[in-house]
Amino acid sequence: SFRQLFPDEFRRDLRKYVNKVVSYVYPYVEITFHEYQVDAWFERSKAFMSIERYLSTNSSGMAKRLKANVVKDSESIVLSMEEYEEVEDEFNGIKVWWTSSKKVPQQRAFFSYRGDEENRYYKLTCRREHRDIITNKYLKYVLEEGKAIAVRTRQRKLYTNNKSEKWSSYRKNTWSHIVFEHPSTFDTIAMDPKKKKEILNDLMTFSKSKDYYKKVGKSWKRGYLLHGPPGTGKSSMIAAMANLLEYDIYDLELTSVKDNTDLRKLLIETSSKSIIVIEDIDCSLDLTGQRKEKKEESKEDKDDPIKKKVEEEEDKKKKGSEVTLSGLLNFIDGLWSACGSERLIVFTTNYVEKLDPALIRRGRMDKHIEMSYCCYETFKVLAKNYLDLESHELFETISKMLEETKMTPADVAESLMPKSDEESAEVCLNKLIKSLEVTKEEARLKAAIEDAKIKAEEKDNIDEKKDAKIADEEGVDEVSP
Ligand SMILES: Nc1ncnc2c1ncn2[C@@H]1O[C@H](COP(=O)(O)OP(=O)(O)OP(=O)(O)O)[C@@H](O)[C@H]1O
Ligand SMILES: [Mg+2]
Repeated sequence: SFRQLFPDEFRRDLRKYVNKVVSYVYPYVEITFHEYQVDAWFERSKAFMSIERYLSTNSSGMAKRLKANVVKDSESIVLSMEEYEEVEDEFNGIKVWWTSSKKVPQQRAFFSYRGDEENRYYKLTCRREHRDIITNKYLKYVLEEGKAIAVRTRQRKLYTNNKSEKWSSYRKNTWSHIVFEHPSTFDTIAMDPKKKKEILNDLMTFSKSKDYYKKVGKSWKRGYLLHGPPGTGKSSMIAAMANLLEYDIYDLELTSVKDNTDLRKLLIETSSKSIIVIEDIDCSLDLTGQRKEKKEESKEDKDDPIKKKVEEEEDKKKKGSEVTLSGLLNFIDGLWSACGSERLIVFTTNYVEKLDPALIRRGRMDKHIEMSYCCYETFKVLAKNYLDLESHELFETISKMLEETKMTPADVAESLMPKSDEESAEVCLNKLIKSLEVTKEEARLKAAIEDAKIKAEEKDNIDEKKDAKIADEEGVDEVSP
């Protein structure tokens, strides 16, 4: 055999010699990047993904055969080159070549989590003399660029903890999500421009203050309380915030959280750069602590097992969750809330005065934002958005009417929206005026009825007093001899 023919020493020399010749005639360096690394079971290599994204935007135009990958969970498509395709790239005038190929495993591991997937890899080839600049500078550039592309094309997500029945048996209390695509932005939100600017500044400052929060020893998060009547744009505002900062949204449904432990679990599973939203906080948590009272009724029904069962079920539904105020406070600013960073917590409510002061003190809810009925400034934004109108002779009338009438931006927007192609801006403005008149009249009637009620009550009171007085006098009569 080979070994017998040539002694060891000679073989070593031979290999050296061969290597030398090869490197002489093959003046290239090759670096490979595998999709999966040996020590990471199912996580795709970050470098591989960055390269994939980099190549997909920068050079896939040059490759002749492309492959479309739908990136898991994000529904965006990454075009990458087919296997065994080669593309050329240039960096500071230096040419490099990328090829993509795959290694089909000869022997499948007994425990293969990844199933049948082959191990794909990218191979970077450059000339030997450029080795340093390519490994130090070019690769760094590629990885960073890839990451930046990922951020740019990232699909944001809307999470909810509302469990679907189908999964609830074995996937309890986790988040499920869909792609978040709400069109609301700070341009489309109608409110007092000064207030809007203030909120915008607040958000931008927050998103840039990583170091500041660290310096003052606070975890990097901020609480907002949005309050106001229904239809004034609270939910739209949250969507606009998410769009501005490019955060994910976690829409927390408190009534389907079992207890405080559950709440903490959900919190731990949220990611950074996100908004945690609890809508209608006054409805989802019994803050007055009267929840326990319901239980002691109908003792006679105890014997009837069916009735009892039904009642229990109903009770459960009504009760919903055992999350307590202190549990919620802990969720907002307890020790666990510091896991993850760059987060907004937003509460919405229709009745700010119903909330426990502990819940909304500064530090928990740092900024209170009131969304209110439509004023003239709000109307102007809506007119611009819905009708492309900056001014109109009817604006003055509307301005006056808005001062006297409480109408939500949602209602104003509904009137302004053209219902057919023939409806001109002027028709829409007139529709709004009509609608304002109706609202005003309704408000007047309502007030009149309230007034009448109060008067009737007063009269009743007076009558009662009179009766009492008469009775008293009669009583006196009776007692006195
Ligand atoms: N300030 C606003 N600017 C722009 N559009 C608004 C505004 N307020 C309401 N709208 C419109 O009305 C609709 C309802 O508003 P939204 O859902 O944000 O109200 P909300 O305050 O969250 O109400 P609720 O208290 O009932 O949840 C939105 O789809 C939006 O088109
Ligand atoms: Mg809402």
